[in-house]
Amino acid sequence: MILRSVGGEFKSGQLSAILGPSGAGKSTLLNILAGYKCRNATGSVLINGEQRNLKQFRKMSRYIMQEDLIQPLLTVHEAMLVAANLKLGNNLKEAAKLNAIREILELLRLSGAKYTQTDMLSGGERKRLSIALELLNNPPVLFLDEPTTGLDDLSCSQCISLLKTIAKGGRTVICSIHTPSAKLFSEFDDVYILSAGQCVYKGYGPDVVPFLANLGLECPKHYNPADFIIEVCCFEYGDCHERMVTSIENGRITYNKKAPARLEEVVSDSNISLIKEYPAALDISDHSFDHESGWIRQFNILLRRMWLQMWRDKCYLVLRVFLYIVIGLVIGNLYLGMGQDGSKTLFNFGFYFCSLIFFMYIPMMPVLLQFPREVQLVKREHFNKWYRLSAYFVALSVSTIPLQVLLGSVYVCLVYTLSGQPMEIDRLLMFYVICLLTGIISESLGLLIASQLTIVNAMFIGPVVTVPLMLLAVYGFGSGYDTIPSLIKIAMYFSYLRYSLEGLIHAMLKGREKLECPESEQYCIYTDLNFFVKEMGMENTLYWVDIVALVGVFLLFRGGSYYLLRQRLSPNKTFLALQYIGRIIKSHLGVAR
Ligand SMILES: Nc1ncnc2c1ncn2[C@@H]1O[C@H](COP(=O)(O)OP(=O)(O)OP(=O)(O)O)[C@@H](O)[C@H]1O
Repeated sequence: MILRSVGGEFKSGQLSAILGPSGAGKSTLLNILAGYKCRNATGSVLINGEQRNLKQFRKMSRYIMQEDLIQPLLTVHEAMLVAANLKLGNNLKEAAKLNAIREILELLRLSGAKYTQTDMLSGGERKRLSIALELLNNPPVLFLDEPTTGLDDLSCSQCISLLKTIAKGGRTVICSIHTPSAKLFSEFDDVYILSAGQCVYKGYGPDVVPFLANLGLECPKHYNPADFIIEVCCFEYGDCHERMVTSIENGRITYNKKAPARLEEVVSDSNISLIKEYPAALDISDHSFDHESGWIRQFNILLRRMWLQMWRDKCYLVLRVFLYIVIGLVIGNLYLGMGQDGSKTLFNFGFYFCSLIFFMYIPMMPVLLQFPREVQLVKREHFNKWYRLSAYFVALSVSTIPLQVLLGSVYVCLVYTLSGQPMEIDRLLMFYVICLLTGIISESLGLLIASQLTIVNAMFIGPVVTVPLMLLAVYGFGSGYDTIPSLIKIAMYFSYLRYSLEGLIHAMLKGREKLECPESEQYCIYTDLNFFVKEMGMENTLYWVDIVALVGVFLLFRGGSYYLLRQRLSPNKTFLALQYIGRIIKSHLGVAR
């Protein structure tokens, strides 16, 4: 039990802070209030006196999490423009959007860093950018988890006064915060102090001194009241926990010995129509707070963002091109001219398999490394209603295709000519299609694995999964298909590499004329390629069947990755049950997270 029967209210027009010692349950409470993680919570959350409809509420609230998860390789202005295009849709003209961006960047003092790439921003700037991104469609309710962590005193105070300005515009702003300075503490209109999962104080910050005095706890002169109450919560002045909880009714009443009049003035219902101050360009009282741009537009914007990020990551791009060329040259030279050599048919078979291994690992490894981090970003953006997951996923799937097609053709051209494969256009195309399909299936397999795991686990599981796929692809070669046990035959249907290999063998060897045996060789066993295909147990295969099977595996893996990603962001009951079972197994086996 993390939170124990806490109650209370947060009002619009106020900057409210949730305070407490580490582990008191601040983030947990914020997660529940924002609707981010509230599955195991019981009780009720009311909005303007009515039961919260989480779906509706999520449309009008935004949650800025503790980790500054910001899309890399974009400038501040570009990041804002993407957010504006996604969140403001077609309702606003381009000029109005730019104006809104300018206003927000000015307010958050980010105008100077407008053209700085997000990865280069300072900690404070990143934090402010996370706030700026969520302010774009003027949300009436804003949650922030420890927005001042990692900031210096000046930045902290600037951040809090900024939040206060935002709240003054009629919004409900709730943030969790670690021991603030006395000055900051007095800035909050309302503080909610948690200790061991219960509320020990709710009211105007400085009023905590008379509140504690009433309980017989005198705050020493020149002492920060925030520090004092945290020390009280940590039992440094004896056990007053129950008395504090009881006197404030676990947060249900607000202590207001001398609540300043200005507070009473702004206190009102969380009514959207109150948003009239800032930003002028975004007076959106008739705003739906749902996805503003349509699916196609979201897809377009996300695709352009992905391509821009890909283009900006020059080092990785150059490395990839270099890798395809170098590996292409190495493999091509290792199997130099073997495609036409009757004594090297088995080597040539090795070349096909080697090319498939290349197309299995090279597209999959970057996905295993990058996607787990990307999932965290998607989680934040999707939770804050930037776009539909399907639009993101389709954009992601499309974004990698041009590079795969381009680099794949560079590799294929190099190895095909160097290894002396038959110069027939249909065979070349068939070879290329199989390689390309293997590449995009491997990428899908990477997504499938990485959508659920951390980077370390994904990097471990990925290669482990591929080993049986490779073994099953070549199992029984040489001894004939009929000798393979039926169980293994069934297992072989699950290896997409098997279909790829069958397709390649069919495309490159079937129907070809006998090869010549070089004079240096006494005897060449496989000059008849059709005989070799028979020996491999592939005489009855059809190229188009392999292609259909590969397309099927691709759809299965992509569909599976999309499903798993969706479950990661908002799990259904089956998935929750599986997670629960997983947790039990982990805790009973003592497996570390
Ligand atoms: N999923 C979980 N499973 C088990 N315990 C959890 C889980 N999430 C949080 N806790 C525990 O609940 C307590 C409150 O966690 P929470 O993150 O809300 O604290 P916090 O007040 O935000 O702390 P901090 O200020 O250090 O971030 C902690 O003791 C934490 O270990």
